[in-house]
Amino acid sequence: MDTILVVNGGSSSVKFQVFAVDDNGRLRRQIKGQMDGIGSRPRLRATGAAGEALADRCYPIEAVPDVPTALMLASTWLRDEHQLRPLAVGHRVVHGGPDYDRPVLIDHGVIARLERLTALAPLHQPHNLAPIRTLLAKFPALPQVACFDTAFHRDHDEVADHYAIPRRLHEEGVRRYGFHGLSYEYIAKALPDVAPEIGRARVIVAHLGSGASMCAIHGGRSVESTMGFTALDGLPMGTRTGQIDPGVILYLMTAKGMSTAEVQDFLYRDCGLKGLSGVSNDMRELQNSSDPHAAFAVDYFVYRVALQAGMLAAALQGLDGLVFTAGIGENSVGIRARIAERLKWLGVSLDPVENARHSLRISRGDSQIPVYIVPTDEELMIAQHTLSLLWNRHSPASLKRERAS
Ligand SMILES: Nc1ncnc2c1ncn2[C@@H]1O[C@H](COP(=O)(O)OP(=O)(O)O)[C@@H](O)[C@H]1O
Ligand SMILES: CC(=O)OP(=O)(O)O
Ligand SMILES: [Mg+2]
Repeated sequence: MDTILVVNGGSSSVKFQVFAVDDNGRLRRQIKGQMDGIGSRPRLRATGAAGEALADRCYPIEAVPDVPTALMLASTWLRDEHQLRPLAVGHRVVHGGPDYDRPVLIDHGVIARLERLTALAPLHQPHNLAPIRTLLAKFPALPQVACFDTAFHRDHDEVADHYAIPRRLHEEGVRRYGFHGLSYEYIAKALPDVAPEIGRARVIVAHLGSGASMCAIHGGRSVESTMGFTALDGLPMGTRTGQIDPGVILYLMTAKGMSTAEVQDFLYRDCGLKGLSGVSNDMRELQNSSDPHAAFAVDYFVYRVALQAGMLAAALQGLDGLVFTAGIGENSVGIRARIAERLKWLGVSLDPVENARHSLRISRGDSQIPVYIVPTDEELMIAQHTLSLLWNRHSPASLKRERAS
């Protein structure tokens, strides 16, 4: 059976899927897995084509301290339990920089260009590139495709992508890219089918996970994102600050004598929900904690999501729909309810029963703004891009011949 393996390294999770490819280019999911809770409660789960459990293992926190360990454990599980020989591997690569506005077939030159962006995505880019490098060294003939979080945002109006800095810096790439684009692209494509009433309209999609951002989408295209040059901007995240006055960074360097590396580590790893609560970066742990600082971190998160939703509604010049997705957005009844409550003024009104059921449409029948939960599927988007890029270059038959040789 021909398969495509997809690898998605996030900030607190490693997700992977295996898709079977038939001769007509249709993809069928065979395996869906993830190691999440890295740094809090690591757990490897995988399901098969019919949703049956293939693995469910918990690990002590010190056994999976970081994303590379999670990648290693997930790939060992895949190798030992399923003797995969994929036709191609698709990877999520968080930063595509100014060079890449669409998926690309990987070679050494591509890797070198993407490596230069590591400082702009230190929590992701190294872990996205490490498995690519390993596979390229071991299986040089195996096609690998990089799919970028930044690509979906590339046709923003110019005014949305600038900072108020001299133009020459914009020209060299200091601009607002936006991230989580594979997730938003999946949702933009799915909406006309799953939520036709808002499918082509003005929609805010709230991708609330360990990394969190929101995207203003109109007619299926990204108009604005809460994230910018890096995935630090916008909403507070598990360990990242979100929007912060750059004056704070100057203060850390001048008054506190922090080095560039220390400031980078601080902003990416010690702040956000973790820094505010002193308890955890994981929303589940905060919601289960009786510590008042944990409650404050949750309050802050809700406040900032609602605040920035107002900004995106302004970018869209009005609002027709709201969509929740990703770990928190798909699973937390309480956070969704609290965000919706703060967006009442925009015409949002949740149905508490449908919200508690995690239904597809969770707003009241008479809510001015329909609200949906759409589980994201970045891996399916990556598999589709990988397959279409391959098929543009090779016929299915020639791919099979190459693989057999
Ligand atoms: N039932 C739940 N209630 C609240 N938060 C949840 C729930 N399930 C998952 N989450 C949160 O989702 C986040 C992880 O989301 P995810 O989209 O998988 O992140 P990433 O891809 O950035 O690693 C964590 O903060 C986790 O606590
Ligand atoms: C860009 C980003 O923040 O990704 P993730 O949510 O997977 O950490
Ligand atoms: Mg993610």
